[in-house]
Amino acid sequence: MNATGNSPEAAGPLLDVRALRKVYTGRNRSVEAVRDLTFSVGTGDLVCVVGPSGAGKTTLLKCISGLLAPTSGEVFLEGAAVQGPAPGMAVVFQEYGRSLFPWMTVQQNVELPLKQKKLPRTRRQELVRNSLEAVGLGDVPGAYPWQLSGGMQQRVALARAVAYEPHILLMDEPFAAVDAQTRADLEDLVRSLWQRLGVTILFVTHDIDEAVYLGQRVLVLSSSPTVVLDDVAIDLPAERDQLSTRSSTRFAELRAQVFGQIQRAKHQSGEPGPAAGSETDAGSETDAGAVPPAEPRDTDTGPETTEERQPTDAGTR
Ligand SMILES: Nc1ncnc2c1ncn2[C@@H]1O[C@H](COP(=O)(O)OP(=O)(O)OP(=O)(O)O)[C@@H](O)[C@H]1O
Repeated sequence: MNATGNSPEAAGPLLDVRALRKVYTGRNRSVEAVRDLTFSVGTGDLVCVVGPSGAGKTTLLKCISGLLAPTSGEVFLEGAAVQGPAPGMAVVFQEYGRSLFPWMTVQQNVELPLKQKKLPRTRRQELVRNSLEAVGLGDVPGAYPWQLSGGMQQRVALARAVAYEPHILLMDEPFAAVDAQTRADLEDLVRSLWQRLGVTILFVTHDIDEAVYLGQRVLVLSSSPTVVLDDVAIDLPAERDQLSTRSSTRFAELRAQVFGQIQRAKHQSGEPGPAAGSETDAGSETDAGAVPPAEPRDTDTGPETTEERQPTDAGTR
């Protein structure tokens, strides 16, 4: 059985996004957030997605994770169409403060999705222990989230995702709300978890340096309505560190390449002419590539819709 639980495992990419389009429709207007996205992610890959603010990165992740239905196009996980929150996916969001339950201890927070997965108690305890140790929090299982720093809380969110043993880990600007030093530590943690556990990761960020430092590939998105402008192979050595990797000539070249694409992206969207009533420029300012890392992002300025599917699976909460 595969990650979506409804068809035999197929050969091919782990994740396949085909001609994905998303138009938000409100009472008086519509916003074409994503025009046409096609790409795939192989098993064990670490792929970063970077694009200007408002490019539709969060929309893309919500469609991939099954929380939002695309207007057209499809997402396949292990060959099976995603039609709702899939058990093979876990998502780590930026807002760790809202994703952890304050009345539960660290251990209980990490264990909750495993209970919903109906794993036996001993297995749950083993997974919680191992994942907390993997993120360097083996000594605080009894603490409450509000007793921890922001960086530690995001580690708990990461531990919870890892303990769930997802086939793919989706990360939506997970470190945008922490300070620069903590962010650097968490980036290194992601790479070491990826190398040790072999989990497939799709990491969304608006920070070019972060994307180049972390990824094996960087997908560059245009402004909304969004298409893929470039798919850059990151040929940096597998062993990376914040000081020498970021000061290497190759890092600077790759960063410049992606930065150039992002600059183009500010002035270029999928096709001439937005959807009727869309606000294509509402979020077209980008801080992608800013050094030092970008400020915490604001939430979107688009009209509210209630299109999101209710998660049925704790792995995508
Ligand atoms: N629920 C919604 N209803 C209507 N429009 C929306 C909704 N959510 C997002 N949008 C619009 O869709 C476009 C893409 O938004 P999205 O949040 O996906 O971009 P983003 O790349 O993640 O932005 P940022 O980097 O600033 O977080 C924006 O124009 C936004 O205003």
